[in-house]
Amino acid sequence: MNTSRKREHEKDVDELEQSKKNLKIANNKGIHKKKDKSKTNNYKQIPQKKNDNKQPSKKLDSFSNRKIPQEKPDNNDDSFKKNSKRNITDSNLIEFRKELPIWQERSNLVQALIENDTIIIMGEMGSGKSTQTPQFLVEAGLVTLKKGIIAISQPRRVAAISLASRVSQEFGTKLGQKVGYSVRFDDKTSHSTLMKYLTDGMLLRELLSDPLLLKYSKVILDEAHERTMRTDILFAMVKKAQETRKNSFNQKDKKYEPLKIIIMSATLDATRFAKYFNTWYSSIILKIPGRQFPVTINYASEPQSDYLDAALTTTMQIHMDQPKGDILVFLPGQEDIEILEKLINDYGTSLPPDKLKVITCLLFAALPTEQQTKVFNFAPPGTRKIILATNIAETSITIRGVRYVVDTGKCKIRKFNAKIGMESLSIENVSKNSADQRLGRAGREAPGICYRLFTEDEYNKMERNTEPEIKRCNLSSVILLLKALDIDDVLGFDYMDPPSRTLLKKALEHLYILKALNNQGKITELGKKMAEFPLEPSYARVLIASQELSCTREAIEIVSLLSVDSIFFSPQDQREYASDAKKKFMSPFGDLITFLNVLRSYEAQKGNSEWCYQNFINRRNMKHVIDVRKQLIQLCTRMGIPTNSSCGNEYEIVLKCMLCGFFRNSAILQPTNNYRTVFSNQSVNIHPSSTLFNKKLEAVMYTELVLTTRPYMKNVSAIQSNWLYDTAPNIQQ
Ligand SMILES: Nc1ncnc2c1ncn2[C@@H]1O[C@H](COP(=O)(O)OP(=O)(O)OP(=O)(O)O)[C@@H](O)[C@H]1O
Repeated sequence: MNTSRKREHEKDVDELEQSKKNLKIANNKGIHKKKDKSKTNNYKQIPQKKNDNKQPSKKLDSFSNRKIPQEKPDNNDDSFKKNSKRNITDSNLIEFRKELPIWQERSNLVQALIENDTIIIMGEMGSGKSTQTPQFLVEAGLVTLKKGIIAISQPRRVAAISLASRVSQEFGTKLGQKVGYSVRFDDKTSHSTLMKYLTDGMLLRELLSDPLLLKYSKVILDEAHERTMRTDILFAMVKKAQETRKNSFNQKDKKYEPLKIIIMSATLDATRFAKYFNTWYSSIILKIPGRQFPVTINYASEPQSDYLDAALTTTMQIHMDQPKGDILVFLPGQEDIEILEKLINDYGTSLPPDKLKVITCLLFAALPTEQQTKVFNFAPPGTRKIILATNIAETSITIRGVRYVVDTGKCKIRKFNAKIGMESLSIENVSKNSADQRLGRAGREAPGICYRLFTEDEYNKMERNTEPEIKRCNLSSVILLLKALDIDDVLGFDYMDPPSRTLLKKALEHLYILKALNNQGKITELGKKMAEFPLEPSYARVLIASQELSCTREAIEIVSLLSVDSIFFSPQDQREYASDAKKKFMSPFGDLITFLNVLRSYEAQKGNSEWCYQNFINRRNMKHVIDVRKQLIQLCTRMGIPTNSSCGNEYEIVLKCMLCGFFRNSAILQPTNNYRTVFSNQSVNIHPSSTLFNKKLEAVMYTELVLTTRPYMKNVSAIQSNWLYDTAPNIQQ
């Protein structure tokens, strides 16, 4: 690594020096001792069952014999002719497509969709389902501009973008023409787009303006096993659109084109899905074998007490001992990724000259899209790429060149305790399905090796699936969306797995407090406006209120600043220095205004890395804040909210505006000198990381409540109790 880049790293990422000490790389696992193979074999080798290239199986199960009208391929359609004549730039790609297992099944697949309203494709990893299915349907003339295009929903934006790029290449057209994508704040589609990859959130938003999804003739719900909250709602909404289209007529009294649904995954419980989708119509299941190259699994021979230490040791051992091939390391979150990045880069500087250089690439949800997509760039000659990723790299994506996967077996799980309104994000073991998806990333183009940093026994004890989000997360945003879609009975909604009543009640109560719902539970005009924002309802409420209070600029900036974990670094061994540095920015109004002060100084310093380093500011996160701010300014402009401000430095106004969204998150100081939340009357404390820690203030507002040793309020601001009774309700009317 050259010195300027190394310096960049040293300054960008803090906590790292400390963590290096914390990690204390055990000598017997030391990377430089690897030469003596007998000593370094921490893993027992368990060869994976090899793919025996057997022929793809035929349709396996049919769940209904009921005959329904069949769709005919429209071979006269213009786009079919154009498609068959399209200019394929790379003939190798055609050959490649033909070798994918799903290619053998393409006529079965097309036929199954002609005969059925809903089909389920259980395509093993690498079978080609995400890239090929839409192309088969276009090539068969079932998807045309006239009949309706195809939507392929993905739980993650990086997958939507990379799949669209790959398919446009295979299809021989420029990205955004026949094949496009749509993710939050980024749309690459055109009037000629036939295959549209989009996130589940974007497809849900489209339902707001097009409840029958009339633009589409086919909808693929990909990676259905992930069971994100949005995918679960989509299941029901797409099913409802299908039914309505079947039974209704358009203005010219003609039947609507049928909407065909395809559910896809490598690992889902197909019978359960078929039953859910089979309520009104027939469903069929197609099983497609995978085209995975063999992946050898190495389990840890004993449980690892420090997964980060184990990840570092294993990654560097692979680098020292294994032939060429990039390494993909799965970690639970951004913090671990940044720590490991620094450690690996440090080791990289002391590698023997005959070894490949290492370069690190990061992949986590909060990273801007341009940076996320950098992981797909090839490693320059003479280097080995090490990708440090969260579970967002787990499904759907192919990172070319990856031959080794290192799996810590951990992920961050968000849970919402509805009784006390507290959200927690804890590091937990992944499910068996996740672990299997992770190993699959090593065998996409050639045989690979997966190093599991957990024992086989630990694997056997893992849950088969992760609990669906809808059963454990805050439901406010999806309930608001359902209400905006005219679904009033959210308790009786057709959920695949119904959430608990407590979760539902909490979401309804929250939306009522925000005045998004009236006292009959009906959506208000304000609620409809809030639903148009692709943001959590509290944030949407703040941005709407900011127009009235003329503080939109500040509101946007605070919302952007809250979009990252933290804008500060606070290394354990330099806590005192870090907190001294923070004092410069401190505002008596508390954390939110302190964050604003940091942003102002950061911009005055033009994001100077030396300045960030000296002031313990996380430069990467600040760049993200600037990016989100830009997107929110565009969003507000689109929504007709002027983004200038005239509140000057009147921070009381800014905090009153924040209170419109975080009204529920307020606490009052008690005569006993502790705080109690206004809504749940719960005893809470100011988090030690807050600038208001240990302060006794009449009333406070927070944006997060977390439970560690005690319930702590984070991102705390000083407010006045009369604001709660006077100001906030007035603004909400
Ligand atoms: N962006 C890409 N670059 C290069 N090759 C790719 C890319 N995307 C897919 N491929 C190739 O196409 C094959 C099939 O990919 P596809 O995503 O369609 O499979 P899948 O069945 O959906 O797999 P999974 O369930 O694991 O996501 C991959 O194994 C890989 O070899």
